[in-house]
Amino acid sequence: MLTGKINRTDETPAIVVRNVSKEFVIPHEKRTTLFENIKGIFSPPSYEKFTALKNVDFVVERGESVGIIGDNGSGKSTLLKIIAKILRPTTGSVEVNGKITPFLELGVGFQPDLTAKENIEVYSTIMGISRKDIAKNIDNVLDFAGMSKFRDTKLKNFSSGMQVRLAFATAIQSTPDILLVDEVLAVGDIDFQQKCLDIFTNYKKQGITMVFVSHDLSAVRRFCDKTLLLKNGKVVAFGKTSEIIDKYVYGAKTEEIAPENITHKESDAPGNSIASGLQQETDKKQMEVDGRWGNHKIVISDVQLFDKYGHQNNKISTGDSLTIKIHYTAHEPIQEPVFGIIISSDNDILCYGTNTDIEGLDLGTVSGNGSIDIVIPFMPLLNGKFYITVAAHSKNNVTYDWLDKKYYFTVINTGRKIGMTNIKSEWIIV
Ligand SMILES: Nc1ncnc2c1ncn2[C@@H]1O[C@H](COP(=O)(O)OP(=O)(O)OP(=O)(O)O)[C@@H](O)[C@H]1O
Repeated sequence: MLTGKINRTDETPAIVVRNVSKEFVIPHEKRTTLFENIKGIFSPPSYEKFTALKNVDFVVERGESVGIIGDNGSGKSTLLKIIAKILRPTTGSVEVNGKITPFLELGVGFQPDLTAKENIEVYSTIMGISRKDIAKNIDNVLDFAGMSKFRDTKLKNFSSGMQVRLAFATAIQSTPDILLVDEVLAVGDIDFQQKCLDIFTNYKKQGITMVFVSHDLSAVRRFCDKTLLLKNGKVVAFGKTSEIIDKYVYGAKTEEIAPENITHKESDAPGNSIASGLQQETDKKQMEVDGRWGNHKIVISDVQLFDKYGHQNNKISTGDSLTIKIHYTAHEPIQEPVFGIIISSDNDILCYGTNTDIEGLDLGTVSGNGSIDIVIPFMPLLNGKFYITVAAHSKNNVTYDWLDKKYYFTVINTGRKIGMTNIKSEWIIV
């Protein structure tokens, strides 16, 4: 829908955020009834202040695409709203040089009792588009939103995702100067997301300045020259996107991974199907306590996970290495024990299992304390939370210790491939 390259000769930065802090005032109680209001005369209302942003300082140069990433509640949307002038900073200042188009809270202003077509007309009029152009664009907008057949359907009959799609399609009719985008990719199916990404690519080619809040790190990696990492309202880092994503994934404080800290209830566990065939039933019935069983001649005392930097961490990027260190105590000399792991997904799909016997490793006789590492040099899993089962057993399957899905790690997809796992493939042009 957009043509032509924006002519930029001005060297002034597009956005200058200087020392911005934002405090929200949260009342402790809400007075709704007359009685509560009369009572309130004698007890003044109490408030709590919450600092959502603290001394945020950065500059977006013209034509740059800047990502804002961080955990939930870190202040990303608040910062974007302050840049868009929807919210005022408590202290500090924001200077914007250019016409800003915020793709935030898309669809605010849409009327539930108007049809899709009527809403496009109203929204486009507010955006300052001429009647002639609106009439010319309507089919394109509906087509982009994938809603051509709902032209005369009232908005209230659409899902919230459909409404955002319609609003996005309507909003991209005018050429932005500085574009602020908040999580628009979170709505819509893969086709719609792809269309949005194509639009952003087009904007980028035209030199439009973009600030892009997203939890989708692969989209941030693809579009953003620079990225700002927020944590608890403060800037942790600002710089080259790949370095900041690495900082986000690996720089955060290591999560606790001890079994007792895992909020994975036994009732949630989908049973021990993966154990069947690998586990002696009688042994299991006798010994099973809270997802753990075995005769404990060898006890698995701890399991630690290490990232590519050698830091204890259970959060890694896809494609990076993960080392699982199994600490054990053999209470008597045990000949040729076998150590194994099973990795299963959050929804109990068995992803991978191996053990020292399968790998042809003879451990000889073990006794006392020891540890063994399994190194995954290239994590092929793409995204999600994965549980690890760790076991020590004999070659003929007498279980010494079995910890069923007691540990977990999270893989963050920072690339562009989709699905559960990265299947090695190559394209050949024939
Ligand atoms: N109007 C408000 N009044 C009080 N607190 C607010 C208000 N708006 C946001 N907050 C709080 O400020 C903090 C930052 O919120 P914000 O929405 O900016 O975070 P975010 O990083 O965008 O989170 P998410 O990734 O979940 O969208 C949160 O703790 C939120 O509860």
